[in-house]
Parts: sequence; structure tokens; C-alpha cells
Amino acid sequence: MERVRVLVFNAALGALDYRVPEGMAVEPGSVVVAPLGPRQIVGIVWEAERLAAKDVPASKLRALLEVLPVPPLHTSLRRLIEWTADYYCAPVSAVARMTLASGSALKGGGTTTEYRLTGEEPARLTPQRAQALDLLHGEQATIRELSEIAGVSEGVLRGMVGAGLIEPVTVDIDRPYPRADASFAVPELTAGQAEAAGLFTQSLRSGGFAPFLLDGVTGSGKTEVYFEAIAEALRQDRQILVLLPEIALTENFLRRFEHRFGVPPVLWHSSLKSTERRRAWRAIAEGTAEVVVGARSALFLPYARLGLIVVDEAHEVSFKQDDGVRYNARDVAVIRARFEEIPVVLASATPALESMQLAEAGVYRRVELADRFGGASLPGIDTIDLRAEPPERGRWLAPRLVEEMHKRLARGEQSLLFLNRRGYAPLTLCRNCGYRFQCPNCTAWLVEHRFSQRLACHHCGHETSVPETCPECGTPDCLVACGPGVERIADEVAEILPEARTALVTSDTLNTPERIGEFVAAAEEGAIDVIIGTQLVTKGYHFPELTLVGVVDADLGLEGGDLRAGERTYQQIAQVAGRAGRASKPGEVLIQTRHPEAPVIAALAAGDRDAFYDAETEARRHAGAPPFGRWAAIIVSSEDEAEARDTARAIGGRRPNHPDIAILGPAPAPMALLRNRYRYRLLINARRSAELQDVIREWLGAFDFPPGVRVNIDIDPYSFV
Ligand SMILES: Nc1ncnc2c1ncn2[C@@H]1O[C@H](COP(=O)(O)OP(=O)(O)OP(=O)(O)O)[C@@H](O)[C@H]1O
Ligand SMILES: [Zn+2]
Repeated sequence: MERVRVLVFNAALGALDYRVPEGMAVEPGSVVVAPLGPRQIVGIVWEAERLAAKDVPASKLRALLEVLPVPPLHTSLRRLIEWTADYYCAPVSAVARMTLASGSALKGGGTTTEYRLTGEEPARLTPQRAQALDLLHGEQATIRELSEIAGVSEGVLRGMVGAGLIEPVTVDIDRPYPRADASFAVPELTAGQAEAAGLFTQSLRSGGFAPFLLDGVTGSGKTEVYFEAIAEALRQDRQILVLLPEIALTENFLRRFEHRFGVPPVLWHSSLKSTERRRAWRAIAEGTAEVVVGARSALFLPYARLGLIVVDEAHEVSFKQDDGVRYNARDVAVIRARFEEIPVVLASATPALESMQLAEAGVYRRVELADRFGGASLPGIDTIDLRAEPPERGRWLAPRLVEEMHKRLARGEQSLLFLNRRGYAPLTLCRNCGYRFQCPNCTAWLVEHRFSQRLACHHCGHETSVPETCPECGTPDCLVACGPGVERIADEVAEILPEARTALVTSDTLNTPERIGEFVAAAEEGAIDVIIGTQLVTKGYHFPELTLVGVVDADLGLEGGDLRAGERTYQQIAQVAGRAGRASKPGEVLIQTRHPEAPVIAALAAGDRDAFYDAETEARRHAGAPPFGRWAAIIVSSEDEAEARDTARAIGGRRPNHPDIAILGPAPAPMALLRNRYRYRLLINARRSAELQDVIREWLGAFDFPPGVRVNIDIDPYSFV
């Protein structure tokens, strides 16, 4: 009898042993269906020596039910799943679940009927049939799609099927993707670009793990350069994964990719329809999806022959997942490349300090692009000290910024105003009694959105309409908006530049690929004079007529005491500044601030990137912060405040005593209430040498938590709320 260990998709159960019935063949990586009580459960066959399971006597083992018709997961992917679970202290099954991310794909393909011309051409034809014969040449699709292509009714086409002019063919429900052409439109690279691209292609040819940091100034052509690496991997018939930090950037990427390779890449993100998801998943697992571009979840898919990973805008915080398995896709991408023995390129104009440090240490090979493409120079950056040059009363844009915007409008050039705050105003209060609108589920103010005429919580999504009277004192028309959000800045622009054509770019307004596409096209054509946006417009875009960038409130990101606040502020402002003057006309950047002397702002104004990185590196070294030390967080939450507090205290009470580990807390989290759950945190700061994960596992493993309590471990946290 053959006995196998199966990682079942239930975090509480882990791995279970089963019997392989007569005539069934499985190997490590096979995806199977197994009985569990009266139910059935999906699982993955695993090496028994790598996963512990309860020892069940052979006579008690139940038989596997079915092997699913998908390729077994490669050894390299199984090692990645184990590594991720181990490093982030997550259940192995929770990580493995991200791999099998399409339920319907696991059932295998099905077939469907499509239609095409038979080649029969009778002498006499109705005009409609003649038109169909003409237009359907070389087409194969459903009757409905053919009727659209031919411009005739479905009835006409069905008649043609009856007459033997069109025939049915049975095909796989998931159509193959069109093939990319590595030589479709090869650009002429500058000497510097060619050198960088050469390093990538060379490493692809010689094979093996090779991590690169593609560190190029904004507008230097990083995309063009890694496209050459993609072309080389395509020529080798390998698959390529490109990770982008947010879906808003994919639209732009798709167009550029299609220009270069003739066809769009395969998309992967959380809002794919289930049929698209199945099609993509199967093509990825079978190896017919050549280039996959996606958000972080694309990282765990079962590529048949992955040859290259690119992480674009690799510094972006959104690569860190903050629920479920709390992994950092940038870091795991490098680990995946190591297991797959392939190159990985992290591209950024403002690399994370952690990445810089690894490059410094020689772990990553640093590839620099020091100049902008086409002779464009980096924009000049100046600060506006809001204490010395304040905006008019009730306004947010300083006179100098407004004057420059006027000049741009007169010259037919574009301005971009950046403020990383959605909505109209971050706080609404009653002028009469001081009542403030707060979220009932979170420790947060409600943000007024005039666009949708709602008050909304940006943490849990709670919304209410804006009342006409104060809910506390009943005074009518007494609500005042405090502080600006982008919508308020848009109102101000409409007042000061009434003739300007403006675009408001936030996740509230640009929430579909179509809308993003329309915005990008309009901005490129010069149909927009002023863009007002959140971090959504800070990166990736290339608008030739954009010559002025105004940062409305540079101090915003520095509040809050987040460990990476300085770095994030630097990156955001450097990125948005990088949108200015990318073509022939020079760009100018004005940063509004109350603290022009703050090191981050001073380094930005001086254009001195090294000064910023040096100062930040020293500060981190001193604080034992990453990359010199490590942080982890334990977040205890419950709908019952006392239960959350007591559990957190119990955990704190049994803190391990370890010379290389300092434990802070428990304390109420800054977001002490989030989505109706009370939250307490413990923060752990460890030396690099400490076995941090083992210590945490041992510490928390000794507890049996009440069922209403969640205890989450966040290794290398990015969010400190
Ligand atoms: N060799 C080249 N030939 C033609 N056009 C190029 C070349 N290199 C760069 N470009 C163009 O220059 C512009 C900037 O390039 P790209 O967007 O790749 O820069 P980037 O380094 O990714 O910038 P950012 O980090 O600011 O997003 C693009 O419009 C790109 O098409
Ligand atoms: Zn809320």
C-alpha cells in the first residue's frame, strides 16, 4: 500500500496522511482531492519528511479520491511555499492556497463550440451572406462574436451553418494567448541603456540566480531596458513575470508592452472575472502564458518554466501585504528567483534602503542609469516655506505656485499638483459645538467626499450622507471642513484658473482600467492643463508637456512617527518630481512645506540623493532598524475590548528573555479600533543574528487563545497603525 502525506487546505489541520488507491499515480506536487469527515478537501501531495503530520496507523488511512488534472507543483515552488510560511510565520496551507488561486482551473479545461467558414463559396448569395463570407475570412469564434464581426444577425449565420458555409469546431474553452514577438519593435538604446540591457541578457544566457537592482533616475528608460531582458527570455522560450505595485499602472504598461512586443501581456490581479482567471491560471501552469503582469498575488502562481522576474517600482510599500499571509512581494520575488535559479530585476528610481544596502553589500548587482533619455535633464526643485509665503486665507496654494501655474497655462504646458489625501477634507466639525465626525468602527475621522456627497472612513469603508444639522447640537448649516484633500484643491484650481481643463486623479475617480486609459490618453494629447492627484499619479507616467509639479503639503507624510516616514516622503516627492520635464521642455518642482530645514526636504531641494540615503542609513543603524536590525509586530484583536487587552497582557507577561531581542508593549495600537475590533500591539526589535521567527513561534505556541481573539504576526512590518 502506498501512503502519502497531503498538505490539505485547512490551516488548522496542516498535513494529513492518506492511502493512494490502486491505479492512481501521484508524486510530490500532485493536486488531489481527499476525504475529510463527510466532506472533500483539496490538497497537495508533499514530501513526508518535510511536513509533520499525526501518526495514523495504516489500517486507519482513508483513500485519496482524485488527482486533479493540473500539472504537479514544481519542487522549486514547493520550497518557496515552505520558505514563505516559515519566514512570515504563516500556515503552509495559507501560502499554498495563493498558488491554486483559481477554483475552476483545477477542474481542468472544458470544450466549447466555435464556428468558422468551411471554404465553400456558392455562386449565388444573399448580400448578407456575401458580406459574412467577406468579413469572416480567417476568423473563428462563437456565433455571437462572428455576428458582431460580420455585421449580420446570428440568424443569418445559423442559416449559413445549415447551408454548409460555416462549420462548428470543438475547442478548449480557454483560448490560447497570442504569442509575443521579441523583435516586434526593437528600440535603439543609448549606450548606457545598452550596457545595462546587456548585463541582463548575458545573465539570462549563462543561467542561474542573479539579483539585480536597476537603479535609474526618473525618465532614464528603465522600462525600455528591462523590456530587452524580457525579449531575451522570450527568445529562450521561458516565461516572464512582471510585478507592478498597483493596477492603476498596468494600463500604461499594457500599451507600452504592446508597442514593443505586438501583443498585450497576460494580466493577473484580484478583480479578474473567474473565466479570465481560469484562462490565465491554466496558461501559466501549462507554460503558454509567456509574459504575465500582475499585482503581488501573481508571484505564487505555478509557472511551468519561469525564466525572469521583474519587480517594477520596487520601492513601493504596496508590495507588502497587510492581511492574510503578511508577505513582502519584493523580497519573496528574490527568494523565488533563487529557488528557480533565474535572474530577478528590481527597478526603481528611489530604491528602498534595504535594497540599497543589499547592493552595497554585493548581494544585488547594481545597474545604474544616471541620465534621462533624450537629453532631458532632471527638474529643478525649490521649496516654498509656507510660514514666509502663506497662501491667501482659506486657500492652500501659495502665491508663487499659483503664479507658475498661470505661466504654464499661458504657454500651453501642464501642471501637476500632488497631495496624498483623498476626498475634500480630512476632518469635518461643527462650528457651534465642536462635534467631530468619527467612524463608529475605527479610530479615525470621517473624510468628506464632495464628489460623492458622503462622509467616508478610509479604513473600513463606512459611509454616511452629510447631515444638514449637527447630530450633537442640532444647529443647521454649521459643519466646517478642516484641511484640504485633493477635491478641495481641485475646487481651488477651478477658482484661480477657471479656464484650465483639470483632471482629478484618485482611486475614487479613476477606478476602472477604462477611466485610467482615458485619463492617460487625454494627458498625453495635452487635453488636460492641470492634474490634481494622490500618490496614484506620482509614478510611471510620462507626459511630455508636463513642466510644473507642485507638492501641496510635503510635511503630511512626516507626521505620525512611522519608522519609514522619512524614506516614504523622500520617495514620493522624488517620484512625483520625476514627472516634470521628461521631454524637451525643462521641468520645475515647487515643494510647499513648513519645515524646509528637515533633512528629507533639504536633500530633495538640493537634488542630493546620496545625502538623504546616507543620513537615513545612519539613523537606521543607530536605531537598530532595518536593514541593520529587524522588527516584527504581534497584533492582538477582538471585538471585545477586555478580551483583546487581557490576551495582549498575557502574551506580554510571558515575553521571552533574549539578549538580542527587545520587546515593547503591549499597548493599544495607534488604530486602537479598526473594523470594529479592538487592537493591541507588541513590537519586537531584534538583532539580525537573532532567530526571530523561532523565538516568536515558541513564545506564542504556548498559548491557547480564546476563539474571538486573533493574534497576527507581522514580520518586517510596513504598517505601524
Ligand atoms: N532607447 C529609447 N528609445 C526610444 N524611447 C526611449 C528610449 N529610452 C527611453 N525612451 C522613452 O523615454 C521615456 C522614459 O522612459 P521610461 O518610462 O522607460 O523611464 P523610467 O526610467 O521607467 O522612468 P520612471 O522611473 O520615471 O517611470 C518613455 O517615453 C520611453 O519610451
Ligand atoms: Zn472605519
